Amino acid sequence: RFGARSTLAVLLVAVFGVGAAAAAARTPVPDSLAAGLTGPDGRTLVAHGFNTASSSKTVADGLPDFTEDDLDAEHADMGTSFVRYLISWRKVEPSPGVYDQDYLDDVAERVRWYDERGYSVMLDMHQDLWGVGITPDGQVGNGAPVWATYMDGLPVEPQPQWELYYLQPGVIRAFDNFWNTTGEHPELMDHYAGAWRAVAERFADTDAVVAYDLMNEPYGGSVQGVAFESGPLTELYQRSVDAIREVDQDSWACLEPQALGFNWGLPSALGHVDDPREGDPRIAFCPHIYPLPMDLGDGFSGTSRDLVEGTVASWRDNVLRTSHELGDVPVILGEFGLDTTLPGALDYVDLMYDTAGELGFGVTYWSRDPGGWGPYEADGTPRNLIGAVDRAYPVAVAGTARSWSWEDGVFTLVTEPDASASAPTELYLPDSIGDDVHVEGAEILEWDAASRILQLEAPAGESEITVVVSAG
Ligand SMILES: CN(C)c1ccc(C(=O)NC[C@H]2N[C@H](CO)[C@@H](O)[C@@H]2O)cc1
Repeated sequence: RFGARSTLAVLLVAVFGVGAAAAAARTPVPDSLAAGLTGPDGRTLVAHGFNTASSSKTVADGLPDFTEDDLDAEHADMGTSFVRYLISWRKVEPSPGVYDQDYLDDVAERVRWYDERGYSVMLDMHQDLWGVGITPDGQVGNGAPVWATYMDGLPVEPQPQWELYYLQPGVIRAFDNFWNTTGEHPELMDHYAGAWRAVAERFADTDAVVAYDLMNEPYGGSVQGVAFESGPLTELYQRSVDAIREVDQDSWACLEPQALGFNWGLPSALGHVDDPREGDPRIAFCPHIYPLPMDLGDGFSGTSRDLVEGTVASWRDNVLRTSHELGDVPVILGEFGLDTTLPGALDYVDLMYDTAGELGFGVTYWSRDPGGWGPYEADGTPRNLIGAVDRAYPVAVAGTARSWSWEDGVFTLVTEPDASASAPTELYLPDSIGDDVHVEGAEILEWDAASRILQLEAPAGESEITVVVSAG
């Protein structure tokens, strides 16, 4: 059971866990930390939804195996209102400087599905292991187009675990050429920023598209850590934001740290990215978390649970630190997930949603795909995850959303109301709270037990209020 990966896990967390424990008390949540993204009507949007979907990664049309009926089921079962929707550079720019509007039309059709149901969309320029071109079958990597894949003849040998492909010479070289570490391909990062410009130009006037996740789980190839994040990664983000702002002034740009390390509780050295838009910057920080000890085989139980909790504590402090360094920007936990058949799995899911609510982070679970990590079986049968994701949360807040909690059937929201907001605060309340609700700290404008949406009006003249909602 203790393979190389697990041994690494224990070493990392032992070093880290001790470090976290020895460190001063938990990093306090700065008052200035913005929670949630400002939506088109000025309210604060809190992401609650899924990654949709891994099934799109290597298929020819780049579209997820996902229908409107699937979305209706998700909305009815869990009240989600946000999606991290996977798109790919290979489909946006199938040849250098040529942008595929038919693909963007296909994406726009699915954005319409979400829009018609009141969802907000974050488009995720997804990659894993660089792109489909790293292996002849095109089934291992995803993201980058073949024309941008320069492995310079270096090998990519089959690996027993997908993550190990990141250590293959050909994959490292593909990334080194993209980041121009080799000095051979200064053009590729500009092509990437140009692809984002094309996407933003297509969706700039689509209010439902509120954010762009600039690169999924960036990897520096032969350059790692501080040199990568503070160097080429920050540079790529700056070029992409500048390109997006040529055509879209209002969508948020979501920045991810390098996955290697940060996903496991290590810190980030991501540098500041300027936003040239008029008014407040719209830059967010969108990390992932995948505690290595979870792979020890004991899930979230016993020693593994202790180690995972140590990872989450370190991760929490690292997120707050980087959010502050980026300008106290809002945070969306873009990915977390696990095999929900593992011992204690749903306790871990609760821990992550509780942590996110305490800190004012949005969450998109990995992933919407059917099977052992997701909410449904392949035949659509609901899975245990549904009960853990179907929880109360603030859908949109007329003001700032500082923190929230959902515990023992009671929902609590701490918010700084904005009386000038164009629409009221809206909460989602799961069936488990019942059809009648009791509210303290605000007035009920409307309660729709069918849609599970509660609209509230804050008392006038209060700088910060605490709203408590319980069964009526
Ligand atoms: C060695 N490197 C660079 C590495 C290792 C492991 C992951 C990972 O597990 N990622 C977690 C999940 N995220 C992707 C989709 O974004 C999923 O395929 C992974 O399960 C990422 C990078």
